[in-house]
Amino acid sequence: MSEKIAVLGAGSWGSILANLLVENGNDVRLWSYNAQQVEELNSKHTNEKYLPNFTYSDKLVAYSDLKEALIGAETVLFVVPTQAVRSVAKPVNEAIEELGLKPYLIHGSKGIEENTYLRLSEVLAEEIPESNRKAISVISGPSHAEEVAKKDITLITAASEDLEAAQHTQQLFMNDYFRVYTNDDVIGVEIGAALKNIIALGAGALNGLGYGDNAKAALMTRGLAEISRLGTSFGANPFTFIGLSGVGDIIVTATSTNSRNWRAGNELGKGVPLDTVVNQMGMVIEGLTTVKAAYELAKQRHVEMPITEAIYQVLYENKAVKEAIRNLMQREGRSENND
Ligand SMILES: NC(=O)C1=CN([C@@H]2O[C@H](COP(=O)(O)OP(=O)(O)OC[C@H]3O[C@@H](n4cnc5c(N)ncnc54)[C@H](OP(=O)(O)O)[C@@H]3O)[C@@H](O)[C@H]2O)C=CC1
Ligand SMILES: O=C(CO)COP(=O)(O)O
Repeated sequence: MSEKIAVLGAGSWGSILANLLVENGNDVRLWSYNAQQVEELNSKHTNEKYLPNFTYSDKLVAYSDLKEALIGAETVLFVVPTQAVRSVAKPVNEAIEELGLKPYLIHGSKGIEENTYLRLSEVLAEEIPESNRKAISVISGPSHAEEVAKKDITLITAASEDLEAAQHTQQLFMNDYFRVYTNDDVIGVEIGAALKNIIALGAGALNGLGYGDNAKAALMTRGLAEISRLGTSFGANPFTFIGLSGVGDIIVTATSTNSRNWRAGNELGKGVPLDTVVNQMGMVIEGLTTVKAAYELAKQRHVEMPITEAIYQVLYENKAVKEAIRNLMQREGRSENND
């Protein structure tokens, strides 16, 4: 299978996925709004800030002009940070209309839009009408760019309400080290993908505070329980949360030093102020915004999410972390069967 693909967003994830798609035999145009980064990718085949010490295929061409990047695209893959998806989708819609295209849309971002609390497939559907596109699919799962760059074994999910679109995505990405499953539960996959970043922040913080493995396992397990409560309130399939986009992604993000969310939590746990952590990271820490949306959604939908609430209060309401942990531990005793 060989296609013309536009990849939008040249951070660590967008750039390595673009490289993988080139290696799979596709004709890939990678777009970034940063002209300097485009110049570096095209002249040196590197992307030092986002994926240090990696050399990209010389067949991968980067563009800073969005319309040029979209010429001939049969598939458009969005991999910009969550809060940028809508602002990128608007000009994409105009360009694909002008160019007379009707591409498949895929996104690989993990978050909930601030203020609207929409999932990203919903944001794309709002900005790009069905008349201008084929079905939308979502890729998600335990997959750090740094390990994909090393061709380490990686398994992800391609979710779409349209099986043919999910299978199309599966075929585009599959290779010897990258295996893709289809899934029809877009809601569950997107909610799992977005909310695991909150748990990764919490797991990093526990590490920074000096807590041990029991505490981290407890956070991941009970975190997954509340993610699935919120997800099923929207109609997600509960089994999705024990799949790649649920428990799989929680394991990788909440235990790995590759995770920006985990690293941010770890620094916060050691007492580094939030703005310093964000500035030093220089890359997107999705959990910091998703926790606001999840906190509001939990309130709106009357879903109990005590861990999300505690992390929100520590980050944005100056609650002392030790007090937040004490409150969680002193909650009334529950049955694990009533989740
Ligand atoms: N990294 C990973 O391993 C994985 C990441 N993801 C998800 O993929 C998404 C992207 O992450 P990742 O690539 O890691 O992020 P990075 O922070 O590495 O890169 C983000 C890229 O998007 C650019 N960008 C920022 N704002 C805008 C905007 N408004 N319009 C256009 N481009 C913009 C950034 O440019 P600049 O910095 O110059 O502003 C940068 O090039 C996230 O949702 C993340 O959760 C999913 C799976 C794995
Ligand atoms: O989603 C990811 C891995 O599956 C990447 O996580 P971070 O954004 O925390 O680095």
